[in-house]
Amino acid sequence: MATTARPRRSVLYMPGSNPRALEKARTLAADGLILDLEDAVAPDAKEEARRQVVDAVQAGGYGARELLVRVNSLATPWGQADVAAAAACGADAILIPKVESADTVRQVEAIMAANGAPAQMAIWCMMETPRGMLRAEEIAGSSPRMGGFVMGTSDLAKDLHCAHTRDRLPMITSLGLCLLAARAYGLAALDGVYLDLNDDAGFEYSCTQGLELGFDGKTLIHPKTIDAANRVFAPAEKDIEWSKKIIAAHAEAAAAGKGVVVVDGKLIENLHVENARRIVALSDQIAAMA
Ligand SMILES: CC(C)(COP(=O)(O)OP(=O)(O)OC[C@H]1O[C@@H](n2cnc3c(N)ncnc32)[C@H](O)[C@@H]1OP(=O)(O)O)[C@@H](O)C(=O)NCCC(=O)NCCSC(=O)C[C@H](O)C(=O)O
Ligand SMILES: [Mg+2]
Repeated sequence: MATTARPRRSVLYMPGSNPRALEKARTLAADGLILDLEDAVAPDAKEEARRQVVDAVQAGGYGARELLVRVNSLATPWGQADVAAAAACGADAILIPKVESADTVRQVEAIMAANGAPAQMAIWCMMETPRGMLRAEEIAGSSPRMGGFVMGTSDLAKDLHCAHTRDRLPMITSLGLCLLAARAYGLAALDGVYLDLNDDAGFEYSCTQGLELGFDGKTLIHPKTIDAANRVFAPAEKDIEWSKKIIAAHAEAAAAGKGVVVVDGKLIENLHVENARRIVALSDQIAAMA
């Protein structure tokens, strides 16, 4: 599945067992929502959460927000029924946790097909274990339904026995492997959550680092972080202006039979124009969501 280009600056998790959060999400400025049946939901609440999530998605009211249902692993007592219920509920994607192989994706794909999932429903994978990192390419190319990766940096840090540091050096190899695989297969890539809700500066720094690494956006755990993520991951005004300028200059040069042009002293080739078009398209899509 070619990943639809759409804004994914801010993607907010909420426990499927929390009806207030499911309701409030209809009014929040997040580009996407992860309706969670996995780690944010206690074992006793799993069945009720599944019903609530399906009812909430079917009831609608989420507008242009991309809806991902995070199911439990197929190895748990709830995974199979979660996928079956989510398949035809109207969400944009099923998000599988702790994916470590292409086989897991194909098993979920088969359950989705057996339960009437529409052709456009995507599969997204949580990338959050050492085996998952080592098989990132296999997972990225596992199914035509593959739409994106979400970094699970909390589980990853636990499994790596590494620290959560400001510059995330201990997990930079993992982030890079997943970004490489995602981009090689045309998938979206979302950065992991920032856990300290009282550290606004640290949150903003981690968004900026995620943007610079190449992520499309950040996964979030609280609505108060949405605005900062939206701001950091949106193209800056000066980049939009520059993009439009070089697109126009390159088109003029092409009309005159030239493949390259110099704008403000900088050599502009087709590859710069492709990136400029992506930036302008993203900013137009963000404007259309407002
Ligand atoms: C962290 C929270 C438990 C805090 O909740 P709460 O105490 O209710 O916060 P507030 O009182 O500040 O809430 C203010 C209002 O905002 C609403 N709210 C809060 N959080 C959310 C949310 N996530 N989505 C939607 N709405 C939310 C409250 O209802 C209040 O609304 P109002 O009634 O109008 O005042 C809570 O934020 C929370 O549960 N967050 C999500 C936690 C979660 O989903 N965790 C799992 C995902 S992270 C993960 O698994 C990472 C990955 O797998 C890995 O390994 O890294
Ligand atoms: Mg996790």
